[in-house]
Amino acid sequence: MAAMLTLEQAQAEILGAIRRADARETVTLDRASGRYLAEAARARVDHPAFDNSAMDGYALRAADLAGAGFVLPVRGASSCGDAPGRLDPGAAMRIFTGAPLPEGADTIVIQENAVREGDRVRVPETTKSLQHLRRAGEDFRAGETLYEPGRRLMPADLSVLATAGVDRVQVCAPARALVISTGNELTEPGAALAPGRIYESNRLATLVQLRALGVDAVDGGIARDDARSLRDALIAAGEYDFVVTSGGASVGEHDIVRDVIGELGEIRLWKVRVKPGKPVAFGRIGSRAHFFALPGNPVSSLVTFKLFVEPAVRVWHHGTAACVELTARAAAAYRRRPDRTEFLRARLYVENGVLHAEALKGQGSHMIGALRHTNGLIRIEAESEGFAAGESLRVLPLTLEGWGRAIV
Ligand SMILES: Nc1nc2c(c(=O)[nH]1)N[C@H]1C(S)=C(S)[C@@H](COP(=O)(O)OP(=O)(O)OC[C@H]3O[C@@H](n4cnc5c(N)ncnc54)[C@H](O)[C@@H]3O)O[C@H]1N2
Ligand code: MOO
Repeated sequence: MAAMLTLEQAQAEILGAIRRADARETVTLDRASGRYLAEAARARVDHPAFDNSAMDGYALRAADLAGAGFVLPVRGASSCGDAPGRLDPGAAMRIFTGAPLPEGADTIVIQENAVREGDRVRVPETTKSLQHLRRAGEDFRAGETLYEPGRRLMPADLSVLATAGVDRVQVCAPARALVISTGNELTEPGAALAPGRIYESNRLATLVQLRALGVDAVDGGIARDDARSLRDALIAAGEYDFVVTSGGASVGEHDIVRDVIGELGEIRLWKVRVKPGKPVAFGRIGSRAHFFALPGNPVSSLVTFKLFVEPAVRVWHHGTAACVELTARAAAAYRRRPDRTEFLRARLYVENGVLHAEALKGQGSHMIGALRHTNGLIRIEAESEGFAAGESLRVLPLTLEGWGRAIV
């Protein structure tokens, strides 16, 4: 049998095979959150659009002050939305935060530092030019590329785009995915549990993770451990962009997933030197659908989703694979025999400003309980015998929950 692929080899092979979304659609910004840009988004205007004041106070020309004894007549006002024109020579103009700077003015004195004396204003002798000014275009320029294709838009990005005068963007039409679980033992939560059966979790977890990535994911139900049942569940599979199954990926005679996919398409890769998740498989169904068989053990299914499916979904939407990795200090030692590249469920937390990682108890890939406390994964290299307390570790953050003390 061919040597098992390493994690890196498998990730490279999968990402190399992923097609890119071709269908696009134009959406207004209120519909663009979580969508992936299909083309670059450019600013339509400079930001700030014009020189303006950062504070409520007085606009003036600093060079006028010494000769006038730091007292100037107040002429006119500039409020937000005004077009104030020119500052009278030797005068100050009342001005408000965000209002246009009158031509000729080069500084602002905030009103707390100014003493109004009737129709004149006295300002500090320390007043200099260029105080409290927001300059046209200092944030970004009209025509500037704000976001590259593949960028997944988050709420703050929509604020940037709106400010830049952009009202709609071209985004990738979302990938469509079909999610199926296999196993004679699987029972929907809520139904009575017959002897030998278990409640099913992987399909739900896969569906919601895909949806969180912006995929239009469809529940394909539970297939039994026989080829006919799986073929039935996969009847329309070739029309999807992704098909993700769980279970039946290993070597037992109930593990029929690879045989059926071999008939409907192709298995390109099976088994990776990763723990949990060794029996993961990747291929295609028909000419369109990328296929992932995730292992049945719930933790293996979650970890292989993170390592293989999530990067593939991002790349499909023209994005980068972007599995973020951080460095953390080991809270305690962990010993093992060299084996596969391993991902331990871990609690990440910050103590004295340093990120720590604690490997949780119950690392068997059927032990889902430790996920309650898991907010990241510790990565151990294949040849490693584990780590000592205090050692520097590679960690994959999963969520920010539990990282530190809540401050509000
Ligand atoms: N002789 C060998 N046996 C196994 C090997 C091996 O190399 N040689 N690999 C082991 C590893 S590693 C894993 S991981 C599992 C995965 O196998 P399968 O993908 O074939 O998964 P199943 O056998 O169908 O199920 C495994 C386990 O997970 C439970 N399960 C399945 N689906 C679900 C679901 N949707 N929700 C919740 N739990 C599920 C199932 O009841 C089993 O307990 O194989 C090892 N065996
Ligand atoms: O690889 Mo399996 O996922 O160790 O349990």
